[in-house]
Amino acid sequence: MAMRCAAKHALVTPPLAPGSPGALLQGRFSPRTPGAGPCRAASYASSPAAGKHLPPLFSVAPMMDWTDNHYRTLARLISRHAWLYTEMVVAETIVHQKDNLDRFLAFPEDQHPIVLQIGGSNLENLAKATELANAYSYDEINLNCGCPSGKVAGHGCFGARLMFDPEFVGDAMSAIATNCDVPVSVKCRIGVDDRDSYEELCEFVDKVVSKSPTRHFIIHARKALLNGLSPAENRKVPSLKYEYYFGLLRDFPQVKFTLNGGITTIDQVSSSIRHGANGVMVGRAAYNNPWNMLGHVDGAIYGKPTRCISRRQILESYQVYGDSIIGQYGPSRPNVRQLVKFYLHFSSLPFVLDNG
Ligand SMILES: Cc1cc2nc3c(=O)[nH]c(=O)nc-3n(C[C@H](O)[C@H](O)[C@H](O)COP(=O)(O)O)c2cc1C
Repeated sequence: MAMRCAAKHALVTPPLAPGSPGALLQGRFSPRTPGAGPCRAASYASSPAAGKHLPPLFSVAPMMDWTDNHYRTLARLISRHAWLYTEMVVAETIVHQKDNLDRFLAFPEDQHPIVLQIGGSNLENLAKATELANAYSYDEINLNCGCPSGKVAGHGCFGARLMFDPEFVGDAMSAIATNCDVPVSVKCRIGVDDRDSYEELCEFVDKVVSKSPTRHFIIHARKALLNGLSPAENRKVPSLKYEYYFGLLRDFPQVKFTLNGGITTIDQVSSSIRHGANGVMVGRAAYNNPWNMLGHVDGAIYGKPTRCISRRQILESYQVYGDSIIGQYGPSRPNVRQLVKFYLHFSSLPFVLDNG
């Protein structure tokens, strides 16, 4: 396909509009549509999921051990429209556990819209895993091209390491798309090690788009360093370069890009969307402070403050989910601690919470 490769274009960095997320975006990107309204649902009108759900203007990032069924249940109680991502499930796990798939892939119906993230670097297993997962009716299948952990990008040769081989990622995405009925997407970094120029990022996107039906990328706006940094360090040491993200928006107008990395407030989410972002994905802040982040999504981002959570509903769901997870994992599991803290916080509130 004729994709306009951005490699030839220099980055333009005009100043931000007043009131824009200056601290967040450090005044380095080019606002594509300044002043655009908060809801850009029209951008996703061509997506097959568009009819069923509001577009992924806001999503909660895939987070291993954190965005499990329990956390997602909590998140869905707070926001009806946020897109939720699963933890990464490795393709080989799905293939080898095909008689035990519910354990890895089942989710309650009300978690839609929900995206399954898979990881792997074996084409056959990625294809088979997608075929098996297709029966679970996820709304999108996403391939992890951003995880820097030694087990994944080191021995496993997948995650962020895949960014070294755009050709393979194109083939993998084509195999994934062939084996499912929903849109496919890639979550990646802006680069890996010294393969970190804007031109190389464009080559990656260009190759994947030209070899597969992938039209949605989630861009974690920092590079991954595979030289010994821990995964946690890899989420804070490499600097955020939002200008790469806004460059992609400008240079690949037929592709949707979701911005990820370092976003901690709902104002930053709104501001990014006002400045042209197709969508924003939040990880740690949505987990560590679910109400502050997710509690405003339906109203502030979607303009549909339809969710209304009463103290009674929270307590009831705590009885259903809280007890069972504590029984299952014990109270030391971090997400359980977080969840319990959150429920207790709610249960002490003397009024009905209205997500408007
Ligand atoms: C505990 C934890 C686990 C993570 N696991 C995954 C994962 O399974 N797949 C993935 O693509 N990213 C994973 N990430 C990265 C997040 O999806 C996200 O890209 C990163 O945290 C940056 O976003 P933030 O600054 O909003 O947290 C993980 C992050 C954390 C904190």
